Amino acid sequence: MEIEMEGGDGGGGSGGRDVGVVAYLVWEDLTVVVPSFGSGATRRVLHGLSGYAEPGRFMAVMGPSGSGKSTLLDSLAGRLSRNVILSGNVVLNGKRRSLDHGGVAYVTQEDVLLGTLTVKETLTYAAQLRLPTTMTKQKVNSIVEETITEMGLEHCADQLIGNWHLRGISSGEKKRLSIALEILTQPHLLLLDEPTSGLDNASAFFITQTLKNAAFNGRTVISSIHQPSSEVFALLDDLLLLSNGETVYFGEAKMALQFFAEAGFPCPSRRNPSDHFLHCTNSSFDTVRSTLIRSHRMHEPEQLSDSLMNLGAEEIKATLIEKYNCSKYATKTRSRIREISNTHELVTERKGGSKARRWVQLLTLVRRSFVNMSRDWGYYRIRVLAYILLALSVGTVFYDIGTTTSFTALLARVNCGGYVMGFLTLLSIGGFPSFIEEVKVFSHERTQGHYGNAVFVLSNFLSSFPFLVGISVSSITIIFYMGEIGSDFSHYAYLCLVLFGCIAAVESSMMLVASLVPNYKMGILVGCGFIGVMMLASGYYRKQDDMPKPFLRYPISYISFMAWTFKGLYKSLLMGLEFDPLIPGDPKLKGEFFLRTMLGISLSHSKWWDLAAVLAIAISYRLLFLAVLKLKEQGSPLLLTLYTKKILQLLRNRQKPCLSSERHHPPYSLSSQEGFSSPIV
Ligand SMILES: Nc1ncnc2c1ncn2[C@@H]1O[C@H](COP(=O)(O)OP(=O)(O)OP(=O)(O)O)[C@@H](O)[C@H]1O
Repeated sequence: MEIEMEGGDGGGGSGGRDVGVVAYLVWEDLTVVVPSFGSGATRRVLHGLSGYAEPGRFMAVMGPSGSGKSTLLDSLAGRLSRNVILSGNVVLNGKRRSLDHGGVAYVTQEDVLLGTLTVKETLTYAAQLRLPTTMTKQKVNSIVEETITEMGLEHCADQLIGNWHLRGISSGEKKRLSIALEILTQPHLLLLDEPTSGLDNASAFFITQTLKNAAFNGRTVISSIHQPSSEVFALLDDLLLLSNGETVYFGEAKMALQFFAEAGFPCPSRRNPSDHFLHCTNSSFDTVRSTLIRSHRMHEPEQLSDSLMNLGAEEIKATLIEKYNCSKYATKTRSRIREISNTHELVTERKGGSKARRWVQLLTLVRRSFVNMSRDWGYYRIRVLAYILLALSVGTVFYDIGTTTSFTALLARVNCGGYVMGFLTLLSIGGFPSFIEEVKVFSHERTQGHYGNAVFVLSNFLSSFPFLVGISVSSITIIFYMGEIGSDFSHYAYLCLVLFGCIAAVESSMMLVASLVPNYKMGILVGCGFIGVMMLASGYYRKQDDMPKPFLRYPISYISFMAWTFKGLYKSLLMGLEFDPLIPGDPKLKGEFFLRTMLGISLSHSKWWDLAAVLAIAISYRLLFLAVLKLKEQGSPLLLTLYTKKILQLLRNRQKPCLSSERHHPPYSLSSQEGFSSPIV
C-alpha cells in the first residue's frame, strides 16, 4: 500500500521529492544489557533510549567510541548478537514489529562483497536477486545504471572490487557500493553503521551528501558517524548524541550548539561542533576537560564557563544528560514520539526482501557463484593447477603399474589408490576460505531477506558441479593413462565418479563446517580434524573389522565417505586381476583374495553400491548443511527464550536491582527499578 508522505517542518516531515511508502520509526525505552554468568557485573550498554526518525530527514548518531551507536542501530534493525538482552519497543509506522530478515536496509561497518566481481556485476546480480521477476531486462539495467550514477561509481563501474591478492576499488568506493546495494530496491528506511569511518574528508563528505540526497528523496536515513568534519556536520538534519549508552542530546542538529551553550558548555565559534560534542561527552578521560579549557582560552576566553572550569569529565557528562532531560528539546522529543506513535497507523511495505521468483534467484546465484569461482585465482585456478600437477606426479611415480603382474606391482596399485583417495581428496580443503567467504556473503544477504536457505545450498552445489567434474576427470585421466591401470571405459568412468563423489563429499562437509564456525582459521582446524577422522575410519590404515568398535567402527566408518571410497576404489583397482606370488612356486595371487584378506574389504556387494553410498553421503551432508542453516535461524528464538529465562533467574537470585521482563529478544524486556519478573514469551 502506498502512503502519502506528510509535510511539516523541523522534526515533522519530508522535504523530499518522491512520494511513496514512508517510514516513521520510533524507539521507546530501549535498553540493552550484557548479562554476566561469572563474577563480573551485568552491564547496561543502552539505558532506556527513546527517539524517532522521520522520512525526508537524515539523522546522525554520534558519540565517543563505545557509547553504544552500533548497539542502537543493531537493536533497531533486529540484529543484536545473541548474548545480550534487549527491552523496549521499536515501532515502525505505528506498529510494534521486529525489523529483522528483510524489513530494513542496513549497511554494516564491514563491506561484505565478492572481490572477483566488478561493481556493475555486483549491482546487476543484486538487482536480479531482489527486483521483481516481471521487470524487464532494460528496466533492471536502467535501475542499476541510475544507482551507479547516484552513488558516483561510474568511473569504476567495470573495475573488479578486489580481494587479498587483487588490488581493486578503494575503500570509499567499496563503502559507496555497499550503500548502492541497499538503495537498489528503494528502501524507505536505511540504517548505516559508520559509513564514513576510515575515509578521507572528501570521501566522507561525498557519502554524507549522498545519504542526505537519499533522505531528501523521501527515505528515513539513520547513520552512526564517528567524528564528522564541520562540512559533514552541516549536512545533518537530526542528531542523537550518546555517551555511555545515555542520551546527551536528541533533536535538530543545528540546535545542538544552542543546547550546549544553554547547558553551560558553549562551543567556540571556530571549533568543529562535533569535536566539541565528543570532548564534552567523553567521560573516560579527564584530559578532555583541560583540552576544552585550552581551546576556549585560545579562541573565546570570555565564554569560559564556570561549569567547564570546575567540573570533571564524568560530571560534565552527567550535567549534560540531566540538563537535556529537563530541556525543551527532550519535551519536544517526547511529544513528537507520542504524536507519531498515535497518528501513524500506516501499512509498511517490506522493501528489504526479494520480489524475484525462486528459480530466477537460483539461476542468478549459480551464475554469480560460477563467475566468482572461475575468476578466483587463489582458490580455484590454483587448485585446478595443483590437481593437474599432483596427478602428473602420481602418474610419474606409478608409471606403467598396470602392465606388470609382479607382487610389487600389486603393492604399487595399493599405494596409488591410497594416494588418490587421500591427497587428491584433501586438496579440496584448499577451497575452504572461499567457502567461508560465500557463507559470509550469504549470511549477509540472508539477513536482508534476499533469498532462502535452500536456494543458496542448491545454487552452491550446482555452481561447483562443473568444477568438481573438471578436476576429477582431468586427474583420473592423467593417472589412468600414465599408470596404464586399465583399458575399459567403465573402469575409467568409475574412477572418475568415485573421485568426484569423494571430493564433493569433502566440499559438502566443508560447507557444513563453514556454517558452524565463527571464522576461517577455526574452520580450517575443525575441517582438517573432521577429514582426519574420516580417513582414520576408512579402513586403509587398519582393517575395518579390527578398528575399535565404539566410535571409529560404529558409526563413523558408516558415515565416512572415505571408507566407501576406499572399498569402491580398491575393488575397481584389483578385482579380476592376478599377481605373481610373493614366494615363487606358490599359486597366483588373485585380486579378490588380496581385497578380502589383506585389506579386509567385503565383496558381498558391487563397487557401484560403494559409489552410491559416497554420493548419498555427499548429498546428505548438503542436506545437513541446509538443516543447520534453518535450525540456526528458526531455533534461535527458542534458544533466546531459554537464555533469557536463565539469565533473569540468575539475576533474580543475585538480588540485583533493575530487571523486569515483558518480552524477550526480539521480544525481551527489562525495565526500571523494581526487580525482576519472568519473561512473557
Ligand atoms: N554483544 C556484546 N557483548 C558484550 N559487549 C557488548 C556487546 N555489544 C556491545 N557491547 C559493548 O557495548 C559497548 C558499546 O558498543 P558499541 O559497539 O555499540 O559502541 P560504538 O559506539 O558503536 O563504538 P565504536 O564507535 O567504537 O564502534 C562496548 O563497550 C561494547 O563492548
